Amino acid sequence: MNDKLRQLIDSIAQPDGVAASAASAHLDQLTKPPGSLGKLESLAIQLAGITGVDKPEFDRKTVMVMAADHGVCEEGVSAFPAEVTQQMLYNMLSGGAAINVLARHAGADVQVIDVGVNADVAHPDLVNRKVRMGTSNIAKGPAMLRTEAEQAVLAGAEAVAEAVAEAVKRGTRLFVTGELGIGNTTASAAVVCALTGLEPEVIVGRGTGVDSAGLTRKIAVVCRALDVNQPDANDALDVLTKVGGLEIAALAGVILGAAAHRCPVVLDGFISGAAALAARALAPASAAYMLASHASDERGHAAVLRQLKLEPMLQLDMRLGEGTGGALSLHLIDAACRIMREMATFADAGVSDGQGAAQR
Ligand SMILES: Cc1cc2ncn([C@H]3O[C@H](COP(=O)(O)O)[C@@H](O)[C@H]3O)c2cc1C
Ligand SMILES: O=C(O)c1cccnc1
Repeated sequence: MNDKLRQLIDSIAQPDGVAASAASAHLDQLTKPPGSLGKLESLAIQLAGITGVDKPEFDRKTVMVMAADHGVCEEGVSAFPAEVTQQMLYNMLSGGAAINVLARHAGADVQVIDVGVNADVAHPDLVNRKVRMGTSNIAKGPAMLRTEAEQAVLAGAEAVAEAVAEAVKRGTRLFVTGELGIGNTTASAAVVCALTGLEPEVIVGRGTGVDSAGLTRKIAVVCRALDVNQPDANDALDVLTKVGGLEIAALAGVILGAAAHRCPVVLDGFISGAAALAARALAPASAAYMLASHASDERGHAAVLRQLKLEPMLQLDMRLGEGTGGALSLHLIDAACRIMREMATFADAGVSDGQGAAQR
């Protein structure tokens, strides 16, 4: 493995148990029955453990949108043509995509990074980390070279490192995984099946909305990709190389980079879930830094979350990607942080505490 990638993986530490315990103790002193804020409380405790700060505050939140194209589009696996990736990229850079609206609404920035779009896209706000012009068709052979998969993972991790360095003066960062890439639900399904051994029939979904014939074709394409490439389930880089995508690899890098910097990383939907499985396989310690924002409507997402042992915060029947579910969940994360900082304790407010009240 590439030395830089090895160093990145080795630099991921366990969360801070002391800060998590302090957060838990503080929650029990607030003017409410113990545990009564439910998952908001476990969220606050996890965020304290991740950051090492009892009462964290995320004044910089960034949606990292990784964009790339997929050679497998020539198999007719998407309801939309491949050129929509670049068209949507311009839309996103102009602030008109769903993620721009939801990120603005949540007070987050959107960083758009080209790791493999099949065109020379130039825009002052686009970060160019292009590894190659899209992947090759996974139904016929490997998506990319192993060195390219490593380069894409590192591009994601380095984008996080740069954002963290820039934020030093301005407070703690939190990252949301986002993506853009027509055809990427097919590559993500192949990655999930290769890493988990689950069958394509239970993982492949309709993506942008293919009809029943399209779904049957998509399942056959994923079966062929696994058959032709024989990815090694015990080698996540091999899986990304053979059946993955450049943005999926880069998102695995975003997750590893966030974990290495003790930043929470909020997972969006199915594509982010595939990247998270790859990140966890590369660095098991990264799992503690992941939060699942929502349950996507894409067929395989529930199975991915079960594999990751994560419970989604929201269930809104969304199936868009871009980081949209992740952005919406930021409202809950901010709420959990404010509870920690702003609620009065029993002592502060002169409220009698429960005699032996326990968490139910
Ligand atoms: C207009 C438009 C905007 C999108 N924004 C995200 N996606 C999402 O859909 C694509 C994956 O679905 P599939 O595998 O079926 O192609 C990715 O671009 C993903 O980000 C979009 C798709 C479209 C059409
Ligand atoms: O769950 C997702 O992230 C998703 C689903 C369909 C299409 N694009 C993204």
